[in-house]
Amino acid sequence: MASAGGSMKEAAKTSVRKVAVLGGGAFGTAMANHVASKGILVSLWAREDEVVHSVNSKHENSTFLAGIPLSEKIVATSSVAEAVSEAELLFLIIPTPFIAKWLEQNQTVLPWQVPLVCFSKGIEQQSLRTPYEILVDELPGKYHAKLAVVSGPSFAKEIGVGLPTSVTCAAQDLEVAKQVQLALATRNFRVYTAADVIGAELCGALKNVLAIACGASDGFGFGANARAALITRGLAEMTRLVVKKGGKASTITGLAGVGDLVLTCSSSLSRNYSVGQAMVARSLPEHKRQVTGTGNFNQDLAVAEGVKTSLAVHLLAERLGVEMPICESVYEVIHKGVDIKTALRKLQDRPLRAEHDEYQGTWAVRLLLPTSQGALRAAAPGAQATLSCAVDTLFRIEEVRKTRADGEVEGQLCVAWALDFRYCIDLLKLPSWEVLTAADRGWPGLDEDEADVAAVRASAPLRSCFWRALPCVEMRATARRLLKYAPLAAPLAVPLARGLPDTGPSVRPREKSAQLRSFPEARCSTTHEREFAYIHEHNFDEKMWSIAGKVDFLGLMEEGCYLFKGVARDVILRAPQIKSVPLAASALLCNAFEQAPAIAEILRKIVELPHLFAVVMASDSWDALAAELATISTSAPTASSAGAAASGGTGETVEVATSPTPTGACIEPSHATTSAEAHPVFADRLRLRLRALLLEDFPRFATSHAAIAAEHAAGTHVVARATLLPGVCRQRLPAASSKSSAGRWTPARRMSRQATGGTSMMPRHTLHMGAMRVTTTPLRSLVGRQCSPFEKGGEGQGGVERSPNCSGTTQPPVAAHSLLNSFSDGPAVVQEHRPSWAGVVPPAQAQAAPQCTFGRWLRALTPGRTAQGRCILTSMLSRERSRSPGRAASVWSSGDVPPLPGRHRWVEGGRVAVYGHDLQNA
Ligand SMILES: NC(=O)C1=CN([C@@H]2O[C@H](COP(=O)(O)OP(=O)(O)OC[C@H]3O[C@@H](n4cnc5c(N)ncnc54)[C@H](O)[C@@H]3O)[C@@H](O)[C@H]2O)C=CC1
Ligand SMILES: O=C(CO)COP(=O)(O)O
Repeated sequence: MASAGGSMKEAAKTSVRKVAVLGGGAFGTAMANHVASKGILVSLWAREDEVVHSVNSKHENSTFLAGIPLSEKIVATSSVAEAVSEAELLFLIIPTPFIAKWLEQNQTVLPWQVPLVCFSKGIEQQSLRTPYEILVDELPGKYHAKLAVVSGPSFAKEIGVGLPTSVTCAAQDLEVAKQVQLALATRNFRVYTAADVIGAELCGALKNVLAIACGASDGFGFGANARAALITRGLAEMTRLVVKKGGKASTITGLAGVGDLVLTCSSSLSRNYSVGQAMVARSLPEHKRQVTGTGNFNQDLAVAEGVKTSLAVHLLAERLGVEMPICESVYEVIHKGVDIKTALRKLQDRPLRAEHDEYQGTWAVRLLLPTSQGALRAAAPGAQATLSCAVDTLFRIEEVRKTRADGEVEGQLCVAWALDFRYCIDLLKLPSWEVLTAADRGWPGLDEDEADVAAVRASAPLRSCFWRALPCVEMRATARRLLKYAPLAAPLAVPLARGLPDTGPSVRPREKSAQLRSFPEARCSTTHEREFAYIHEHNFDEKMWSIAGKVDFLGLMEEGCYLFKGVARDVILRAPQIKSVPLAASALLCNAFEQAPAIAEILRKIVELPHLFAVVMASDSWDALAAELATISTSAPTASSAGAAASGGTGETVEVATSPTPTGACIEPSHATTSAEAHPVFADRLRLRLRALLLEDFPRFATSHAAIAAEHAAGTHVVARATLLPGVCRQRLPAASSKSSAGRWTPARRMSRQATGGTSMMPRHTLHMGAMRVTTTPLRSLVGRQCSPFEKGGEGQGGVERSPNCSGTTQPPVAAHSLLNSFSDGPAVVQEHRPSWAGVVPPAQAQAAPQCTFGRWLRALTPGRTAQGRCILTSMLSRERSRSPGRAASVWSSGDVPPLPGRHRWVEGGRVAVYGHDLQNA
């Protein structure tokens, strides 16, 4: 038995008697041998009969791990059912591209009560899923609690002969990770536990791509300096993607990150590194021949996961707007047939930059400009396009200047990306701003007379578009989507998306306005606090809104904190011209992050602006927002008068007044429109998915919004399909009580009503708001129906109709409130917590949060089909609380980690995890 024997002390800690290793390749065999070295019985499933035969007869896997003697405790089999029978741990070790198919074929025999640990390192080409994501997507919810991954520097050959190795086991449930740790650990095989599953997996996948680059560099004899640089800058790429996908930066410095990267990038034991070397050895024509057509690399090398993963990383980076030049080079060489030396040289020739992404805007600008410039040009040949961007917390004006000087930006159109108006103003302050503003017919009125403005408006479909909300790294992806799905809210992109050349009146230079000239230089800041301190210091609002008032379109995609901090809010509340905002180009997406009063205030204003549509995705403050809205709807005359006007001022008015206004409604982005899996209370998930919506469901959202816009364009009547989020649904009150706040629903009352069936919830309802008619549908009426309320319906526009695949049954809601009560009395403050938004909720706020948001989770997890999820959540939370009483626990759905392809399905059992993060450290 060649594998290192662990100390008896370690081995005694595990009670595991049998492990099933599913995959008889090199690594599966090595791990089988290692586990067997602990005296554990191993059943090794291998696909190839010759492997089964070789292992059982010769105790050697002469196909994949030749020359290494195997333990007699390993029994190979070609039957998965046999392998997993009585196994207490399942190790899945097959290359990533085959996992989904394998699961499809073998799921029925896989036990769900035991941990399933995946050792594969890659990203699926089509779906861009990591192995864990594949498992979550492909396996029913009952399996999810016991999933884990193992990653880290671990060459099969070295493990096979018992050389010292350390790896990380990451699992959402620490207990599972610990179980795996004990089963694997020996003196020569250290296993650490971790919670960052996605981070560990992405590191494992990315290092393979980077290893190809290093192999190539070494193949060329570029030397140790170059390899060290590739590793280090590769690490930076890894970090960006991992963080972007919701992983932790700390994972990068761990075994799964730097550990495996260094190993794989510097040893010819690595298949991926060897692929890089081999590519150099081949002549260019030969290499090109191999990648021609399908883009498939030599099949012999297919198990070098980096080959296929490089394509997935290319797509993922593009989708997420993450800069990954080294991985991109590998992709170009392998899948595009680019000359390898040229690709490596190109890396060297990239513009100089700061080493760290301290100033995100710097590289985001640089990144965005050439890429999107190309996209713009491709979309609209003949149109000169200027894409200017002001990104995230920093706007590095010099970058734009530099790029412009480089001749990369020229022409007539300007898309201003802005965190807020400060940045737009900065754009205008460019020395050559005439080019920008002349092109920017969407900002009429800055220096023009009204006739000019009217002419521009009449002739051009373009409008200014202030987009904000996405961190800079997402900008590129957003740019693509805006171009593609322009009808939603990127009017500037519309003609481009349609492939039309620039239209509208000819441009003419304009003077800078004195107002703009006098605006102080922007300062660099790295935190929101500083940024907003700056804004306030300069009384920015005053200057800003006077400009904002001139715009036609105000498209604000906010991430809550910004909204709260006032910029967008003030624009909406104070800019009188916004009243004329055309619906087609109006959308307010805001995530009311604990800012119920601010959001409610905005909504109150929007009530007066019938054309401004709001998509509100409140999160933690939803109940509070509902209460605020109740105040508004009972006191604001606008909603009721609009209703009165439409209904003749009779009883109907009452309903209008007591219901949320259209602005309180949520335009369903229909991400579940066609899915029979749509959960009745999907809106809860929706709220948690702002980012997902923006990044992934944009097409569908754009579609529904575009439909609204089209109807608007066709006539004056606008029909919106809207629904009320549960938190906003309120009782249908009699006229008298609706006028007073006494009739307002408290969260507790609402909860108990839901628990008893909620029959008194507001019915489907049509509101007339000026030219807009909004049909609202309370979600409660949909509970138990496994369809989206936006399934295509025959009940008139905006109506709700069962889809053929709806059961149509209405289950009584379970008593969610009793579960809620069991958690709302303790010291723990339960917060929905998005890993990617860590820090948005200051600890103080989190600790002081008056209401427990867990109730919504329970609602999201009920009824019926998600009972499993509720149990998981319940037990996890209990454990967390007993483990660290008094600390805040954060609760989040792994489905919220952006972006998990295919996760729109409400997976049975819910992908719910409770982490013991102290929000102080979040
Ligand atoms: N070899 C190593 O040192 C390490 C490998 N890994 C990862 O483990 C995974 C498996 O790699 P190895 O064991 O090295 O593979 P391998 O290259 O030694 O063998 C290929 C494996 O793929 C299987 N396979 C081929 N076509 C298949 C199909 N259509 N369906 C199902 N299985 C199929 C073969 O049966 C064989 O088990 C990969 O994701 C790899 O990145 C992780 C750490 C170390
Ligand atoms: O993942 C590995 C080591 O940790 C194996 O790398 P290769 O697949 O490149 O051989």
